[in-house]
Amino acid sequence: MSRVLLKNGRIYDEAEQQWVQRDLLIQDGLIRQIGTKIEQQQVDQIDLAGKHLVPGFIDMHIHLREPGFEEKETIETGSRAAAKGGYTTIACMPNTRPVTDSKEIVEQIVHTAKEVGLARVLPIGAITKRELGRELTDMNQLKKAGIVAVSDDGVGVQSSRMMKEAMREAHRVGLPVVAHCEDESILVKGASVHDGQFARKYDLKGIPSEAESIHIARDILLAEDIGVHYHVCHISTAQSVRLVREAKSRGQKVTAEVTPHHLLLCEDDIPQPDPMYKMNPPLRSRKDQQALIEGLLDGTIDFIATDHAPHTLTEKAQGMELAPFGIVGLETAFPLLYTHFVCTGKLSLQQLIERMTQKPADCFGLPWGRIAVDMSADLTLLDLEKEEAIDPATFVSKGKNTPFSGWRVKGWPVKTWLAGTLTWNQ
Ligand SMILES: NC(=O)N[C@@H](CC(=O)O)C(=O)O
Ligand SMILES: [Zn+2]
Ligand SMILES: [Zn+2]
Repeated sequence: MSRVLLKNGRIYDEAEQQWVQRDLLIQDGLIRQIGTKIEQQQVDQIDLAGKHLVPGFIDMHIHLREPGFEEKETIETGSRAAAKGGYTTIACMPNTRPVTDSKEIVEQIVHTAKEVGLARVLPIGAITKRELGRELTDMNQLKKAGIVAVSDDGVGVQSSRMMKEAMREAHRVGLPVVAHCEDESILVKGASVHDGQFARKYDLKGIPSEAESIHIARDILLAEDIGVHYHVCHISTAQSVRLVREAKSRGQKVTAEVTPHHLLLCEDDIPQPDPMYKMNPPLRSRKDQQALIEGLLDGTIDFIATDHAPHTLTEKAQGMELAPFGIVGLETAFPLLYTHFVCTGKLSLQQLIERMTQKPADCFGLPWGRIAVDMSADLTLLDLEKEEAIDPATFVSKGKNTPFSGWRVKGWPVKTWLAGTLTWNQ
């Protein structure tokens, strides 16, 4: 019987709606007792005085790149990056090679992730075979193998008929449809940034807002009668927020996530054409950024997901048009958001934590994301006073592609427990 006693941590008390000092006893991977003073003989004790103990973070949108792109990331390096960033649960997208469209690949991911043991890895299966948009995957079989949702992330499902069939099938087998929303018929080849001020200034080809919002509007209409849980990936425009808000107000089961970078940055913040600022969807206008923040505050946007998208520096050095889209996020999400949203008074600490823990858990029906007796001891310890500059050289992820290099931020995770076992200890 393994037992650990965590002493004097600051824990959020739901009933009192405030942070209180508590002891917490972990036994066999579960939270067994929470109290003002727990006395136990012969247990390992850790003193957490002055630090905040929160539920392990949950990221429903990341890329682990294994199998197929191990030079960018592996299940092991991605899981370690998650643990370092305070995450205990991560859902990985299926744009691997081969694509996660068969039960063999799902089983392989689940198996490797368990062996690594640094994070709970929830695979997301493809909507269509090879993400080509032509033929549905066997969602029922993929679900049995362990997927928690379907998505063709990396590309949008172009055919409305295919999307409708996918929604029917996903609903039948009980899986959410997690949509990367991008209408290719409105895109120009070689577009790398938002179709706005920055694109015009540097004469770059732009990605219009409607590329995203047209798909969201279409999908909300398609999902209406089917009743499937429809989830919008990395929402980035004011139009998109408006569409999701309207659907929610009618009671439709539509949810949405936003990334830290879309909350923190807009096109005006890009100093010059630099692939470290190239991601899909792109950084939009200041007005879009404001709409995302409002959407996160009023609940239109349910939670925060990093869309951790590691690429090699060689790939990123190819220039604006050729470099791949995507930036890493797992190791910097919390301190960035804490510094720029909590320290500035836009969100309370608990509001931010909820959007990284219980909200994603509730959206996807996951039994984690809360500190309570009998729950799995998935925990993160935060040092809100610890201030450091972001340095990609210190990342444990293989991906060093971030636009936040050099940003001084505070509120770093210092310890992470997955089912009572330390997965990060600083
Ligand atoms: N977000 C990105 O810019 N890139 C993602 C794909 C995706 O999330 O659409 C990737 O796989 O690199
Ligand atoms: Zn995507
Ligand atoms: Zn993604």
